[in-house]
Amino acid sequence: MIDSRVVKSVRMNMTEEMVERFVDAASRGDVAAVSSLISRCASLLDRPGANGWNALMLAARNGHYTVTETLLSHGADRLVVNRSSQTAYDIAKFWGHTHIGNLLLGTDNQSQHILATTDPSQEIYFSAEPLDRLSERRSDATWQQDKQNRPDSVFLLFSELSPLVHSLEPSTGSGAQTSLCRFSSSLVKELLLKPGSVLVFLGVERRRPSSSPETSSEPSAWFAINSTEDPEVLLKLGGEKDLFWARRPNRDLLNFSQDEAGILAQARAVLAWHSRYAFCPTCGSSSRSEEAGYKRTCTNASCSSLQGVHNTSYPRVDPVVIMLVLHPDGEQCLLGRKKVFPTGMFSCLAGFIEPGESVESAVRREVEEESGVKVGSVRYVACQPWPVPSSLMIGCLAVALSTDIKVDENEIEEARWFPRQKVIDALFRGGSPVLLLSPQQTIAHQLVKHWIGCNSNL
Ligand SMILES: NC(=O)C1=CN([C@@H]2O[C@H](COP(=O)(O)OP(=O)(O)OC[C@H]3O[C@@H](n4cnc5c(N)ncnc54)[C@H](OP(=O)(O)O)[C@@H]3O)[C@@H](O)[C@H]2O)C=CC1
Ligand SMILES: [Mg+2]
Ligand SMILES: [Mg+2]
Ligand SMILES: [Mg+2]
Ligand SMILES: [Zn+2]
Repeated sequence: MIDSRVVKSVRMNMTEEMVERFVDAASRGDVAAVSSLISRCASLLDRPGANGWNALMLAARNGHYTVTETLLSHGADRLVVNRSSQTAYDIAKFWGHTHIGNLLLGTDNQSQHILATTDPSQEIYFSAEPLDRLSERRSDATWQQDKQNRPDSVFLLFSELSPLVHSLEPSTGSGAQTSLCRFSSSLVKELLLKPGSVLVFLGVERRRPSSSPETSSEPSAWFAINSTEDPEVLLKLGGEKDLFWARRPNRDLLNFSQDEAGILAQARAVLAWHSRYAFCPTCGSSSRSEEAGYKRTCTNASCSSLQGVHNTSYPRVDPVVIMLVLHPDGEQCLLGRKKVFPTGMFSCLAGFIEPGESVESAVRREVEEESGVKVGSVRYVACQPWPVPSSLMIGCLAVALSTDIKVDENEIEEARWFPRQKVIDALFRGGSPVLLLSPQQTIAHQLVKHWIGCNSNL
């Protein structure tokens, strides 16, 4: 009688041998052998050989275009990584096979954006600047008044810092689900006279390069108004039925086009500052809005804030560091979750910069406070204005010097090292119960994506 374990082991050796023949054929560029082996055993496609490299990686390494094409046409998985956490794309790029790299990116799928991103600042939500702020016009009262009266000026309406918006049809194609309601000066004229209304000048539309001199009149000015009037009454100003107040800051503010998100970030942060600084922080007297909403001046003539430089008079921005910490092996990253996060969600660690602290020191301090991990080098990647209430998120990659994790339970529920493959899966194949990343509008998401897009060291 033949021992069943022997049969199993013979079968295993045969399969392993076939895998080795298959990856070897891909490595040599032998399209005929690759095709014939796939037709005999389709499960060979993504199987790694003994050194952890699969056929796609080897074809990419050696610049075999037709083999790469054949493997992809059979559905080879381009997002698998080898033991050094490299995808076939990373390998093609490293060895200078650009044509194969482009083939691996494809033309119509998300992997193009995920794998190839090198400049995250291009797509940071809340950072578009479609308006020219024209700060030199803020103290020109005549110019401001003229713009406020013009029929083409645009007014955005906020009630307790929530913007009035309307839903967009999915067919607009921009990916945006909501849009800011735009009012003309005649509709808001009376509202502007109410004592609780705060007006901020946002800027003028930047001229589109295509606009010809004949058609381009003066660019339209944009303003934002925060009102304390009954929100139901204000809704009627819009006239349309499907208007609503975008009240949940962390959710409703993420559904705009890039341009509107940029305008919103400016408007909401300045209006939030007015609502919190009605009184002078130096002497407690009331303060009044000046410079088209960009300054608050104390009404007490003897207040020391009226002399010298005072940052209490200008809109506040709080710098926050946000960092993706990389394991010393370069193949894992540190992500943490707060108790309030949905199940499975992990994100980058973040923290407010303290006075007298550099970005690098704040990164090292916050990471150690929140996770117990010590950090060495820190590199700035991109930043994001975050208008809730008005932070500037300074995004960095940082390299860990130690790996043991001990979380500060007041701030973080759990922190973990995640391997590159898990992160690629979460980005590209959608969230799983194991790892769900924060939405793509957050810089946390963009930092993770940037790390995945960086070439690994071979
Ligand atoms: N866009 C993105 O991808 C992300 C954005 N963020 C934003 O970054 C900000 C900071 O992140 P977080 O991890 O909470 O920061 P921290 O780790 O610094 O912890 C926040 C705590 O620090 C205290 N604190 C210190 N300075 C300030 C300040 N200037 N303003 C408010 N609180 C301060 C507060 O404590 P106490 O409440 O006890 O007073 C607060 O609860 C948050 O506003 C968050 O919304 C965070 C992660 C991702
Ligand atoms: Mg902290
Ligand atoms: Mg924190
Ligand atoms: Mg802190
Ligand atoms: Zn004062």
